[in-house]
Amino acid sequence: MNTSIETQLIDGKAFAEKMTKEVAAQVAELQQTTGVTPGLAVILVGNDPASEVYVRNKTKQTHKVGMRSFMHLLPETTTQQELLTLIQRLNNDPDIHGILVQLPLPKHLDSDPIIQAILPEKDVDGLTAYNAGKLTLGHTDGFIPCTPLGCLLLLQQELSNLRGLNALVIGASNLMGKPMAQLLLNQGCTVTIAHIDTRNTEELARQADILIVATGCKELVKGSWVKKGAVIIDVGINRITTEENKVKLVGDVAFHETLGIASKITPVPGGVGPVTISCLLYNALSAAKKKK
Ligand SMILES: Nc1nc(=O)c2c([nH]1)NC[C@@H]1CN(c3ccc(C(=O)N[C@@H](CCC(=O)O)C(=O)O)cc3)C=[N+]21
Repeated sequence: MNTSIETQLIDGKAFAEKMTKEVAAQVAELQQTTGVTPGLAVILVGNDPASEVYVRNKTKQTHKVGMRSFMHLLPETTTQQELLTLIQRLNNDPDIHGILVQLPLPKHLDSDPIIQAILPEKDVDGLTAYNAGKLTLGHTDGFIPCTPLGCLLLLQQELSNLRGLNALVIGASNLMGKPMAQLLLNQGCTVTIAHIDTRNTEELARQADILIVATGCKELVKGSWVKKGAVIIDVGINRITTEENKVKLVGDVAFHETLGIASKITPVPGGVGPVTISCLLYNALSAAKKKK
């Protein structure tokens, strides 16, 4: 029998608004009790239009919760040494509690040494070896990368217990896929990671109770890949031009094909994206609290 089920949308925007309000309240409380205002530095190199949108969004939200935002918009021609020098300066600046280097960096820059130069206690993106190691060891006092943290919080809201569920993470980046898999493992999921060289992704997907997709390939996951009743978290943000010449955002999942098959799915936009920013603010708040 091939009965269709009702697919619920996971409202990331509403979740993010609630979380952002909570962060704002805690920022106010921290200021009152300690006089400390959390400060977040964001570094953007070059002019990728999508990155500019995110960074502008981050600045707006940072101000909205009462934090200070220190924006560093650097030209495409910035050298490795200039970037390292800036990070040293931000590491030593007591007004700055969190540092985020927007990725990807232009090709002539070697991003790993730049990321690793960030002091672990200011690494609100959770990308230094120290914080990545903490996550791997199951420690809960390190910084967790914002997007995977947001995906986990959404999953926990939707499914009270993740223990024993089959989770497939498609995409194995340091920013998303790897920390996501680790978080799900820590929650008791049976975790599989599929990536560019995986031969049977489709078959693996059909066994997944939880499907998390972060590949940068628009609408890669088809309806036929989805197990009935699965929960889908779509991390992709791809800009396409429609037949009517309009720019539209689509995810890494063929959204409409999953309706009637998945039990829940995050839309794009309005799903994971807004929650990522709330998690960044949450991490910046934690960084400022630890300093006190
Ligand atoms: N070091 C680093 N850390 C990051 O966390 C990081 C990064 N680099 N590089 C790029 C990705 C992407 N990212 C997003 C943030 C907000 C939205 C967001 O607000 N999205 C809205 C609308 C987006 C739009 O209109 O373009 C939505 O999905 O509803 C999306 C994506 C953070 N990233």
